[in-house]
Amino acid sequence: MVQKISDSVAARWTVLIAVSLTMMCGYFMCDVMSPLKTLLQEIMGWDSVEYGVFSSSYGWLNVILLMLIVGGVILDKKGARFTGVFATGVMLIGAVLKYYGIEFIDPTIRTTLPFFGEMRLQLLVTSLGYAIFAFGYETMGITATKIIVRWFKGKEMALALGMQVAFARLGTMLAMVAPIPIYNMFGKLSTPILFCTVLLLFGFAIFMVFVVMDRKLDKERAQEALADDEKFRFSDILLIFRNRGFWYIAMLCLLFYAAVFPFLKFATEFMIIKFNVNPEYAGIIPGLLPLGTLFLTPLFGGIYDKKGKGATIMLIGTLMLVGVYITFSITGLNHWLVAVAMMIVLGIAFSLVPSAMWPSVAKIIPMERLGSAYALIFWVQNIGLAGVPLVVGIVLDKYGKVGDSYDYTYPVYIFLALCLTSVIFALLLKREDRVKGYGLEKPNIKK
Ligand SMILES: C[C@H](NC(=O)[C@@H](N)CCCCN)C(=O)O
Repeated sequence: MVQKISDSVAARWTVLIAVSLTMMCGYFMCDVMSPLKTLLQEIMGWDSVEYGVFSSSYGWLNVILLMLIVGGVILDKKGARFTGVFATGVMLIGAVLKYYGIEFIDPTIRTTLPFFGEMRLQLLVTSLGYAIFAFGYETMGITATKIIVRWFKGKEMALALGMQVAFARLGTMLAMVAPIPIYNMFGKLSTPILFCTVLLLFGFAIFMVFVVMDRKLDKERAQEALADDEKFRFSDILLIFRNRGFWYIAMLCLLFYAAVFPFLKFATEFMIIKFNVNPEYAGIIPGLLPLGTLFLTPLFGGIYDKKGKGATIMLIGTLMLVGVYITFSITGLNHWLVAVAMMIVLGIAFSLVPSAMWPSVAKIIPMERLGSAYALIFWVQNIGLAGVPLVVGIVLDKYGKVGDSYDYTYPVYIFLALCLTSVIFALLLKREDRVKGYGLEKPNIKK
């Protein structure tokens, strides 16, 4: 008897690796500028507000123009193969524009824009590139998540989502650790971006492996007349909006991620200023965060698959993050070992919450609305990812300037406030699960 592709362990893990590698390249590009903040200041003259504007351009298309939601609708209407190819192409266009901005535009040229006023042309072009990249990247993110749920539902779903997040963290870790050595080797700020762009091309090629396999799965499902179940209707969005569990998880996502990814954008400089780490190695300590999550996210995902306790796992993760920022806020604690220890705790927290969060969405929202549901959650999350770096940049510039350096006290309070609020939503979600019986505390693997 010929084995069905939907039952083949090798097939679904091949799909997972192909999609995860594509995402990993995206994550590398997403944060490649973070360790370069101080150099951007020294070489191009960007101040903290300009760096904040660049970081917040992440949300120009996704949040303000609602493109991320458009991406989710495209996914549910056109399917994962089309959307994945489209999104990866968009990421590439954005990456090239970002590279062009840093490599070819003179940082002293200024331009005037209707709402923004006067700004550096280089900042504008680079930010536009980043905004376009972010649209492709986030659309690819929801596509990857939906692909994995489609291939793994009822099987090792949380483990698989955890593995995908692990690959993603590998990309973030590369982004923390590699740019400064690449810059030192070539002496140009644009070379790390070029490096990522070439990797993205590789990611585009590897995605084609998924395209071929998914076509086979579609044929098999069409024979079993399952395909029609997965048709999307616009009214589905309203149904998602009415779901309270969905909003709790979306708010938890917004607050928790806003306390982690935007922090990483400033973490290298924070290590230098608060913990007196040598600038040469300062990227290594934040790089420990993704390193830990690399192994722990699949581990916790596996635990969720077999033992359940998804809502509890998310609550523990948010509480640990609170502990980290309380420690960062204590003035006298500035030995580099404290920074290392806190990065490890942050890594555990940042493994716990995503390992339980993403599979839990699939328990609250049915499959045919999942693309739109992930898109809406990512949209809410993007408000924080785009807004918090801008707020932190402004706060640093206005209240944190100490000569040529910065005092990070207020930014740490901002991050602490975000994760304290995330604890409230983790508690609300746990209660809602008890009331509605979503099964967040139950294992994912069906016996
Ligand atoms: C899987 C999840 N992805 C996201 O949350 C995306 N919206 C990307 C955010 C990454 C920003 N650098 C995750 O990474 O845990």
